[in-house]
Amino acid sequence: MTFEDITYAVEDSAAVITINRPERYNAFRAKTVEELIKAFRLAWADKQVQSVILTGAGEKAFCTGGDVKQRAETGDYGPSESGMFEIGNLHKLIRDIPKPVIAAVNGVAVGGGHVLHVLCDVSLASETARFGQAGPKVGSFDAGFGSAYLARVVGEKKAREIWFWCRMYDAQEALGMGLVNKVVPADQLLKEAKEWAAEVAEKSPTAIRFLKQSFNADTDHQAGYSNMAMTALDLFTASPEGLEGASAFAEKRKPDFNQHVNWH
Ligand SMILES: CC(C)(COP(=O)(O)OP(=O)(O)OC[C@H]1O[C@@H](n2cnc3c(N)ncnc32)[C@H](O)[C@@H]1OP(=O)(O)O)[C@@H](O)C(=O)NCCC(=O)NCCSC(=O)CCC(=O)c1ccccc1C(=O)O
Repeated sequence: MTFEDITYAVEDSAAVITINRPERYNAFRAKTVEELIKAFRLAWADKQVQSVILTGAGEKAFCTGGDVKQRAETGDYGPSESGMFEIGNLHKLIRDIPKPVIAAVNGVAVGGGHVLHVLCDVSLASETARFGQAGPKVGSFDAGFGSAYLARVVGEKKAREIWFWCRMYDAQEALGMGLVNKVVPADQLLKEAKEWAAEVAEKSPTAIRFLKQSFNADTDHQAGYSNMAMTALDLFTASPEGLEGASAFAEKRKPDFNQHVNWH
């Protein structure tokens, strides 16, 4: 299978999936998400693969979420084979694949890109990684797993701080709040991720499959919120308030949301 926005490689027991749009700080468009779904399904089906490593190309970014420039240009996330923008299905797939998913966070993880690492089973971070949500700054939000599951990971107070204030946190702060499992020097990150992959490959795949499904069962109801959240996001991103956020980012200016709010 050939990909344009990602790369896929199987190395020993691990599938390494790399988001490969460094010129856009690895932001995803509809095609990127479609390719990620195909790659995760390949990894699921491959008996050699015992775990998946998700990372970003280059040293700057892991993933910066939805491609805000694309959204400013066309009002959507661009074309895909299916004609759909399937970010909700990608979230479910990262949870449902019965193999550990290891995020190797090599740079900025923000917005929908932050959500991706939060949904991975474990997150390893380079010392240069930065973390945050940016939706309320750029006319977007993830009111599904992006908010509810984040609160399970870092607690309600911190999750609300992260989403409402849209601050960025460094790798040590992320470690302190339980957002990542380990911080390593940037040039050691992939090696570290492969060591975690090799170590988990020695364990019983069936035990891990049951355990992952068991951990998930407690929060699977959040998939319902996720469905609603994606419908809401479709409406919001096409609204004057949502478009103001994307335009302001593309034009490198401060957004002025208040002129567009018409509810009390
Ligand atoms: C990532 C930054 C903090 C990096 O800042 P800095 O180091 O100062 O570099 P910059 O000069 O700003 O950026 C370098 C270069 O990359 C381009 N770029 C960065 N991010 C994006 C992006 N997301 N889309 C397109 N292009 C991007 C940037 O324009 C620069 O290009 P130049 O040509 O050199 O000018 C900072 O860049 C930043 O804050 N980026 C925006 C991040 C962002 O807002 N992401 C989307 C947030 S949406 C959200 O928070 C929740 C929504 C969500 O989770 C979701 C759920 C379901 C579907 C979709 C989404 C979704 O993410 O929208």
